[in-house]
Amino acid sequence: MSETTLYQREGAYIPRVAAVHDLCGYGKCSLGVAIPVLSAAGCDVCPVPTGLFSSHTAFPGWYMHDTTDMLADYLAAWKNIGVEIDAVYSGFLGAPEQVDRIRDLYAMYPAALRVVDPVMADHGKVYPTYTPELCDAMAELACGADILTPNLTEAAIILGEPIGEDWGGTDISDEEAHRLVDALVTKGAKHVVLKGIQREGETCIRNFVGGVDAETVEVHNEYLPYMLHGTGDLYASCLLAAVMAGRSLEEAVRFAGDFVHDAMIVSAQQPEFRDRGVSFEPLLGKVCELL
Ligand SMILES: Nc1ncnc2c1ncn2[C@@H]1O[C@H](COP(=O)(O)OP(=O)(O)O)[C@@H](O)[C@H]1O
Ligand SMILES: Cc1ncc(COP(=O)(O)O)c(C=O)c1O
Repeated sequence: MSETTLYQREGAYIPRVAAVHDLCGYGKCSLGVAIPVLSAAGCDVCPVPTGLFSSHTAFPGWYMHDTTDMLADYLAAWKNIGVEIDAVYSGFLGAPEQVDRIRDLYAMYPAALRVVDPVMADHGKVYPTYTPELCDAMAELACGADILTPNLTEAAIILGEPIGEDWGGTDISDEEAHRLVDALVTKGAKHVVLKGIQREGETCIRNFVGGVDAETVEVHNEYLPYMLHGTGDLYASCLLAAVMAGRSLEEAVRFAGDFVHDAMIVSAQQPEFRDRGVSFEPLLGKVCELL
């Protein structure tokens, strides 16, 4: 696994990443994370906004503007001016038709790396804006990823396994984590990073990374006893930042886990930190050091 390098960075070339995520006005997540993190890794981030939110959906009374209807014209305009893209990185989506637009991007840029963070659920619960049709479309998209980064609930949804009342939690064995990674690879994902395995009584949080022709390895960090919104987006953005800097997938997984851990400590020093989303701005220099 340590040898797997998914992007070869050539000299002074600035890779271009299409970031297909929502934009949140308040509560740091999605594009608010992807743009600064990937830019610090020397990438040109080209946003494809899947929705405009007043805040992330953990706040009450959020306002959302659905961008689905404009995306086909938005991407057609890119085609007309000859935009080149090296990676398509998708996350939070607003409607199943947005999966079709991501497939349009794959067709426009067949050589681009396909990174799918299948944001749709956590801790056995589907996010409030996700319909069953959107979950099905996301599950199909996930199976075509070069890099797929599900949490355990998302892995279960993609595999058609039960969540909800039957949900087993994050305390799963190494064998079960290996089974899930293998099953996702069998379904078509080339590399899988299974996130957030946290066992009762343990002080670490584990991620498992595996893929086609690669043995699955575990990478862990100290577990911090609180949760924040946006850490999944920060994790995937840091992972891709390291990959686009030419690091191996295992190095990228270590970098992302360390960065999110450190950002969670920075976040806890901010007022009302449990609501506002993850804070990482003072740490962006660490991303620049990837180059
Ligand atoms: N409490 C925590 N302590 C340390 N690291 C964490 C913690 N929560 C999340 N992380 C890191 O961030 C990664 C993404 O986790 P999470 O935010 O739960 O993803 P998602 O939002 O997709 O469920 C984890 O796999 C882990 O590496
Ligand atoms: C609008 C929106 N985008 C993205 C996310 C993803 O957040 P996370 O990185 O915690 O999975 C959330 C979760 O609250 C959200 O509400």
